[in-house]
Formats: sequence, structure tokens, C-alpha cells
Amino acid sequence: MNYSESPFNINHIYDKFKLDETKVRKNPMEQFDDWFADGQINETSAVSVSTVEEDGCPRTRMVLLNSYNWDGFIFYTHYDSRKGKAIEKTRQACLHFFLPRVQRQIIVKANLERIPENVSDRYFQMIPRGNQLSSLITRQSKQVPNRDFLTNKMHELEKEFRGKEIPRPEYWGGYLAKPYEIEFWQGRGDSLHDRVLYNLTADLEWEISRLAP
Ligand SMILES: Cc1cc2nc3c(=O)[nH]c(=O)nc-3n(C[C@H](O)[C@H](O)[C@H](O)COP(=O)(O)O)c2cc1C
Repeated sequence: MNYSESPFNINHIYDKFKLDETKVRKNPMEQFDDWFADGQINETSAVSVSTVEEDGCPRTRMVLLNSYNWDGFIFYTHYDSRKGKAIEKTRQACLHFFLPRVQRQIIVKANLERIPENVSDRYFQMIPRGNQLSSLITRQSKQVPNRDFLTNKMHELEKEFRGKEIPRPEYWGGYLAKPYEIEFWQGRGDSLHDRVLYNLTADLEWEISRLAP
């Protein structure tokens, strides 16, 4: 096995911003809001979601961040997809935001719950018709024979629902990820990065600490 003599990113300089545990917001969702307001989360507001599967190994994929509020982060998916099954079982996930332009990351450990059905209904009616139809073709993460299978099903569904409202399938909807731990990471020079950790205590207060880089 040969190891590279010219690894990537060896001269990368982290010098854009600082993060001070004595100056951060008391509530991590406010801190997230400040960083989100910088407009740098990324162009699609995508976030990676990791779940732990039956074999004990985590599995990560991107989803679109639909929104966030004081309670946590909302994304939409299939409840019986591979990620959905893991969430339904463990009720937990880890969300990860990478903000390369501002040299930041945010790591969120959260308890997950389904959002109210009427909220998912409303959102489903807002998404493009094609996306609504594709959610009806088959269950996410299931094996399918080929792409023709998907396009043929799509044509059938287009005919079936022509001129009709498409109902939200009960297996599609939103999750609210309610954080109990959030780390904000700011890249700094000499690898002396700033890491500020928020932990939710039993009294539902946020405890703030600094971690070694
Ligand atoms: C930028 C991006 C955004 C995505 N947004 C979503 C989303 O909002 N919901 C979703 O279910 N899948 C989304 N996906 C697809 C997922 O990454 C994944 O392939 C799918 O949800 C099936 O995952 P699973 O089999 O692990 O459950 C997105 C993928 C990318 C790359």
C-alpha cells in the first residue's frame, strides 16, 4: 500500500471567523439562526442525516432542510424508507451541516418525532405535482427492476390523477428533530479550532462548554 506524498488540503488556512463560548447565544437554535442568517448553510439548505441501523453501523444521506424553529429542525421523507425505519425504531438521528465558505460545521444529536399530519398534508400540497406523483410510485429505498418501471408508473399515475388533487400518502411526511446536543465548530489558524458544545440538561437548560479542537 502506497500513501500519498502530496495529500489534499495540507495548506488550507482557517482564518475567517472566531467562536467564543462566553459570547455565543444562550439557546443553540438562536446561535443556529445567526449562522443560518449568514446565508452560508449552502445553496439548497441540505443537511446530512445519520441513523444507526440494525447492524449497529451508522448510515448517512442528505435531505433538504424544510425549516427550523425554536424546537428543532424539520425535514420530509418516507416514513418507511431505510432512514425512516431506523428513525421509527431509535427515534434518534444525527444531523450534520458543513458550511465550507465560512469554515464551519454544526453537529446536532436529536430526538425525532413525526410532525402533525395536517402540517405534512399542507406541505405535500405545496410541492410540485411531479414530486407528489413520484412519492406514490413505490416505497422509497425499495429495489426496483429498472428506470422504465419508474417512468411507466409515473405515466400511469399522471393519467389516474389528471385533473384531481393528489392525496398525501400516509407513509410520507415530516420529522421534527429536537436537539439535545449541538456543537458549533469554527475553523481557526494552527488547527486551534473553536468548538462550542450545547447540552440540554435534565432541567431543560442549555449548558455551554468549549471542547479541545
Ligand atoms: C441535496 C439532496 C437533497 C435531498 N433531499 C431529500 C429529502 O428532502 N427527502 C428525502 O427523503 N430524500 C432526499 N434526498 C435523497 C436522500 O439522500 C436519500 O437518497 C433518500 O432519502 C433515501 O434514503 P434512505 O434509503 O437512506 O432512506 C436528497 C438527496 C440530496 C443529494
